[in-house]
Amino acid sequence: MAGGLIPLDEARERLLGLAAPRPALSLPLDQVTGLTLAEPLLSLRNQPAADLSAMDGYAVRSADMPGPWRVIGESAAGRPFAGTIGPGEAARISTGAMVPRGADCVVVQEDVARDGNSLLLTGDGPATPGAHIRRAGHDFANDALLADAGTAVDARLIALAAMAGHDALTVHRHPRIAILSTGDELVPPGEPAPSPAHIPASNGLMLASMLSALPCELIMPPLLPDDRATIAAALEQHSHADLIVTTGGASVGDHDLIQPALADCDGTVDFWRIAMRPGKPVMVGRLGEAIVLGLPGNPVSAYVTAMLLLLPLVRRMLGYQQLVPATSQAIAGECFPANGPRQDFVRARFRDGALIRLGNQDSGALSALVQADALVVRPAHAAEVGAGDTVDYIALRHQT
Ligand SMILES: Nc1nc2c(c(=O)[nH]1)N[C@H]1C(S)=C(S)[C@@H](COP(=O)(O)OP(=O)(O)OC[C@H]3O[C@@H](n4cnc5c(N)ncnc54)[C@H](O)[C@@H]3O)O[C@H]1N2
Ligand code: MOO
Repeated sequence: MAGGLIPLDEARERLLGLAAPRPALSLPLDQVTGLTLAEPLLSLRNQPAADLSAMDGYAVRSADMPGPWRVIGESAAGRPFAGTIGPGEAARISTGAMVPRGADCVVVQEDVARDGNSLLLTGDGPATPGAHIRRAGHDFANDALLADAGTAVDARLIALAAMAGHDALTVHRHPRIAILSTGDELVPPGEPAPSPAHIPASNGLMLASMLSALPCELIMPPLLPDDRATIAAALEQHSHADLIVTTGGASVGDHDLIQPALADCDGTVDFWRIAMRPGKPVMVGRLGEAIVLGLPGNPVSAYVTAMLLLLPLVRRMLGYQQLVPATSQAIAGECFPANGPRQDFVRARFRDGALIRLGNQDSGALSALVQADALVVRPAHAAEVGAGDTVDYIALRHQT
């Protein structure tokens, strides 16, 4: 520990240890994107259920090659031909239509000439049985394991589930997350500030935007004043959520009221203060069914701690495997000085492919945060890194 501060890795382990994937429930296919399967996905049918044509053309017997043929009917997608193809006979067939009894291959229409019901081979045509036919069950068989429990549901899996006969999936449900923004100085964005002591409340919208990439149910009550009883009542009101995220009031000032308010409603503090910069005053506690994650009010601190703690926690509640943002390596474009006892997340940008610090590292400076391409990760007590050496970083935007 650094002066009572917990290293970030340890803090994150403790935080993630409080959470588990949310309970399973069955949801319709149009509501499951981004959730994870709570049980294996098995098919309820063969796909395809019969031999189907892969091309538009004519269903024939390969033994009759190279024709000619007499066209005796049509098999369209969804409207099969009822008869049987005998020697010298063909049926018009479309892509996705059932191959009629008797036929064992399809000649594409570009390879034949049709005159009335007479059909002549003009191209190469298929010589082999099975040509241009998708066999029954060639994609998957009935009762086949299509995806393991824990798989994240994306558009491909939704399509597969639908094709396999499902209209719903059993998934870990959406986490319910309440975001409470506290501070007497806050006014809703866009509203006139009553005095220069007031500022627009940006953290709530920022956190909601960060969470929008994940399927969760957000509850965003109105801004809360620095009033202990009001904050306690709001905490209590949301104690049935999976997670209560607060911003502001996490530090040590007289008006930093998250911890006292949490105590007032019989919540507990698991740990407080992490050896990181920005983001030191993070608090983690419990209240009823909810985990309480107290983030700092400073906007950059709130952003960095949300990226490194809030998003991994929500991913865990969703049942994801990959929780923590990926770290990459890049060349330092300038010297990064030796670091102190707090792991440092330095706002940096790429210049000529190498990372340089942004001038303004203040944890309230949103303009520098927006200019940043990356957070350079400087471990606690790291030695100086010279220009040309390698640094670890977390990407904040895709390079365009
Ligand atoms: N004596 C000490 N003072 C401070 C310490 C400390 O250890 N000892 N820690 C500093 C650090 S580090 C941080 S980070 C801040 C965090 O403070 P709080 O979480 O208590 O946040 P507030 O004091 O309420 O606000 C800080 C700052 O952020 C602005 N803010 C608050 N909420 C929002 C919001 N929703 N949207 C935009 N901006 C917001 C607020 O106006 C303040 O300017 O404490 C240091 N102090
Ligand atoms: O956590 Mo604070 O972000 O160092 O200003």
